Amino acid sequence: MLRCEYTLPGRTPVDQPGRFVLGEVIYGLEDAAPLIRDEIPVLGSHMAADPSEVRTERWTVDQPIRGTGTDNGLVYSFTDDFLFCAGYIPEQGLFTEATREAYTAVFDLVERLGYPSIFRMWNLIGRINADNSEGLEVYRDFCRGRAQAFELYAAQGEDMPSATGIGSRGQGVAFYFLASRSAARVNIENARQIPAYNYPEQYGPKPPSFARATYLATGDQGLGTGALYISGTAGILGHETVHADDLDKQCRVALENIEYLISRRNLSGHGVPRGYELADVTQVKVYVRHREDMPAVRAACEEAFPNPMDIAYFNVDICRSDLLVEIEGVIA
Ligand SMILES: C=C(O[C@@H]1C=C(C(=O)O)C=C[C@H]1O)C(=O)O
Repeated sequence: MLRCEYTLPGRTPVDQPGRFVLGEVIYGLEDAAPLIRDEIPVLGSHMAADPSEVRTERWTVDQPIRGTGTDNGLVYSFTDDFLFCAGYIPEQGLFTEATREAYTAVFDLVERLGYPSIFRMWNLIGRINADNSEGLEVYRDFCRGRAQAFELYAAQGEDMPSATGIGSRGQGVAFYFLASRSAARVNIENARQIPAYNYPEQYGPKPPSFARATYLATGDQGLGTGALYISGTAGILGHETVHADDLDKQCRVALENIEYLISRRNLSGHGVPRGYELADVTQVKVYVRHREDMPAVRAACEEAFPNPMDIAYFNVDICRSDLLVEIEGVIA
């Protein structure tokens, strides 16, 4: 079973009996190229505005690590069932080609190592709302390269990972993902929102390549037990941003989107015989565009998620310049 925790700065890894560290991502004060440290793949991205926001996202497993390596700029580690992998696309004037190449290296690696099911991916993007050297927004430039790689190497919609594409305070694109060898997996969409991979062209030359959530079976009871990975979710209905100038309302729509996404009604429509409430989400990350909005977002999230094991807040930009807040989570 795969688990994640957000550890506080300075907290040394607690040795949990029978658990092994698969990978770590430092949401920190600087970018740090992916590397293997003490046999653990580690990636650092400048996501924290000050030391109090620094968190380490640590993925642990209850199976021994079978191997660790570097390949084509990627660092990775794997068990019999799971692969963690991280990479970095350096800052450039145009991201399309570099992104396509990085994602091509990803598809190539998972194929070779035998973990073809990439079920959750994060992209931490510097200057996300700024223009590239041709006047195209960096996020849209990134999405174009990513979509080209998905068109070439992966099946469409139903095989896309749940994902996050969020601003960082650094440069370039730090990315990491989780893949599985063979676990049964279901991609979940949300009737309140059109699939992101079908967004119309007004949001960029190629739509974002991700599913709203992925459900991964754990154990041997088919889809009866599993973990749910919820993509970064914002105040979008259909394909449109709603309440562009109203933080409270946007935050509420984002929470309602997640609430519906994880509900029995939605999951059973996708063949998953489960239903969840916001109170079931155990790991939450919240991204807030304006620093002065953080107290209000904190209050709303603490009420919505009364007992998460971990909740972390970051003051960063979001993929559309009219989005003020975004929320993601894990139910495991
Ligand atoms: C908020 C949205 O998209 C964001 C961008 C993503 C990406 O490009 O991978 C994934 C989820 C969100 O972080 C959305 O389109 O609803």
